[in-house]
Amino acid sequence: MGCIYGKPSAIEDSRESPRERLSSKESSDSRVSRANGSKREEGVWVKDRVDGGDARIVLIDRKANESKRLYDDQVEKKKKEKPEVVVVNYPGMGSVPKAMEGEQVAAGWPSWLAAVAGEAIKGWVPLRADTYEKLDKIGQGTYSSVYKARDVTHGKVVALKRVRFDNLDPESVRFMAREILFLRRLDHPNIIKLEGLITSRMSCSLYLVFEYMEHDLTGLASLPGVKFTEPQVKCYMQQILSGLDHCHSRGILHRDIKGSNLLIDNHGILKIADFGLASYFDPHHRTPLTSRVVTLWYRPPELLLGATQYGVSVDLWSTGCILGELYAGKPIMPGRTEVEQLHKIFKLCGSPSEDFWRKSKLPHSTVFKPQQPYRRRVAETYKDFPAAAVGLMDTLLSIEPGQRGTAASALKSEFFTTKPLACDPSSLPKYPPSKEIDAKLRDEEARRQGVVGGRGQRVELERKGPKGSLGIPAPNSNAELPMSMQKRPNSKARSEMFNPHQDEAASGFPLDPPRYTQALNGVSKDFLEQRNRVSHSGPLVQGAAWAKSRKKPDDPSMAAARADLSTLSGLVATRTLLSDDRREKPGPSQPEATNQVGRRSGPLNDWESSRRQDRKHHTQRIVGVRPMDDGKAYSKEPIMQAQGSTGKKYAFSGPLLVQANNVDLLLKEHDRKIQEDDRRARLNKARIGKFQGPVKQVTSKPILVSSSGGR
Ligand SMILES: Nc1ncnc2c1ncn2[C@@H]1O[C@H](COP(=O)(O)OP(=O)(O)OP(=O)(O)O)[C@@H](O)[C@H]1O
Repeated sequence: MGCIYGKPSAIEDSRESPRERLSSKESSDSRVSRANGSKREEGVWVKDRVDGGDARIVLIDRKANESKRLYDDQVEKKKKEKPEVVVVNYPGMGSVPKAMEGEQVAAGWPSWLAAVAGEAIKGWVPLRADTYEKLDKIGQGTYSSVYKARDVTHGKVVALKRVRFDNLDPESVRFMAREILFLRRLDHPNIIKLEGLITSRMSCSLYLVFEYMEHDLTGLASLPGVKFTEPQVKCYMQQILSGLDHCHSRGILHRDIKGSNLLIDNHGILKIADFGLASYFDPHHRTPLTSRVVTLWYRPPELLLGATQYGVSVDLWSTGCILGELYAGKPIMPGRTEVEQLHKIFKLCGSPSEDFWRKSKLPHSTVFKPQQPYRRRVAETYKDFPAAAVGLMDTLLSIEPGQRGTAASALKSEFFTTKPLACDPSSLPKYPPSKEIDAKLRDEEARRQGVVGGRGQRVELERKGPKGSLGIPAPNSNAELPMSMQKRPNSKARSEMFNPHQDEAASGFPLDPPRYTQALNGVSKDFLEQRNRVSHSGPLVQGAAWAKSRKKPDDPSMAAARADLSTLSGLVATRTLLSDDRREKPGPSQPEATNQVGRRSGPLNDWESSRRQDRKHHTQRIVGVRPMDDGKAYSKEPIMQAQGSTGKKYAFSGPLLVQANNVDLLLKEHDRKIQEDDRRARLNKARIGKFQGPVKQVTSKPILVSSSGGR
């Protein structure tokens, strides 16, 4: 019985590479496999040459480093016999045994899915597109379009998330399937439920069918006049933490907790959604994970400092930010760049202790360690908040990850045991539709009409008082992605692949332009105009209309915008951390500044996310990035160049690494430049206001400059 071994898939979870723990025999087979030009690239799967079936390599005994080749049913049996059995990368994204793959195709699954991600669809049959009637478009993510639809048989309203991927590319399919697997492993009232998948043997697209949720926390909080009471805040927090506790107890980190990923239904039930950035983790065997995850405003300091060994604490930090936001009515640390984000964190939470710097050995420590420590000011800053809330914030926003506790311990904290207690979800008020997308459209409409009372005005109010509305959409954790797509040499082919109209046609759904499509088209056009005209006006003077503008792949101004902050901040970094160890390498060369919600050129937000990188191996090809064992990407090139809108070449860099030794000076200078830019934006705004009426959220004079430093 011969086997073929290969290196781990680029999309596998970022656990230690199984190949490194396999025997030399296996390793040599791996070489054979490559020499044979085998397409099987996962280390955990082996092909049985006798019957053509696949089995996975399972680590039976960590101490003895003993691994065995087992079929899925054998794995289950083994796990029962020996609870300590560790399945490397389990659940793998590899194919199921050939026989099962055939069964899956016979059951109606497309072969491109069954062949590479059989695990994700195991035991399910595909749902048919004609069972659903599409109603409205309700969400637009980087990798998805979400629709409200009705199951015509039962009348049930559902959300259909059409995920974008390249069905001809196994890596892309596997990565997409990862989200499905996470969702299938989770089963909790505060986790979004995946009800099924729509596709067909002939289809090249896939829809995830979810229970329908009327609101998301960002959208809800953006509703004019909405202000949560303490029992309401507790009720939402309790649900977030319960959902997280479930994820963590199943070894899953969410890694993108933010308001727009917290969906709420009309009964007040909150559910954590969007597991596209999720990852498995093993608390006992810390294995390297990417640091380039979590949306900037919610990203913990250790990730900003480049940590690759982390656990539940990253989600707890984000939850602490949400708690603060629910009381403050606005994001508590809306940084525009990674540097600024870290600075905001230090200013609020204090800088890490000497002990922390010494022990943690985080990659960017030497660069970011302030000469003078920052004092912690959480209690002082939020002295108006209820004491128990500040207590919990203080824990969740601990600089040292280990001190953040767990979701379970947070649920037992005084915050939930002191009066007023959390209200019952069913007693929460019923709200009108309030998706982030609704807020965006409302805002856009107000902006277009120059109507007083639009979001721009509300935002102004928020600036004045601490108890304004939340609801400012956070930047995404993958803002540079569109840019990468734009730079792909084969971008035409790609955009054709992702052409929504083609996708629609291929999906089996009728081509009904949903109500929102037109509105969104309008928004998009305006986004482009805005971006070309605007504006570094900062998150608080931007409306929700910016929410997804960063996601437009074909906007050439994005390149300029991103390149610009490098110039602006004077923080053009050179990648210096390309170590050779098997830790995950820093992300691919990336724009210094990314396009982000409500900012001129946005934070250095994630190029990041493993998900995005993994899915976008196309990007890797372009910038010479190779996948790591754990599926993340790194670049051998210290700097990449891209063409800006002016045709000028911009140098982009990876994680923010600066040559300065004095981080205080650096941060000050950075802040000064951002403030200066804000001032200019305001001046422009005032000037334009004289001509165009009183309510304008954006400036119309372009202040983006090229990297030649024309500011
Ligand atoms: N089950 C659901 N019910 C109602 N709306 C939903 C549902 N799932 C997602 N949405 C809406 O669609 C939006 C995008 O969904 P999601 O975040 O899962 O996609 P994504 O492509 O991963 O987005 P992102 O780029 O923000 O990560 C959400 O912000 C939400 O408003």
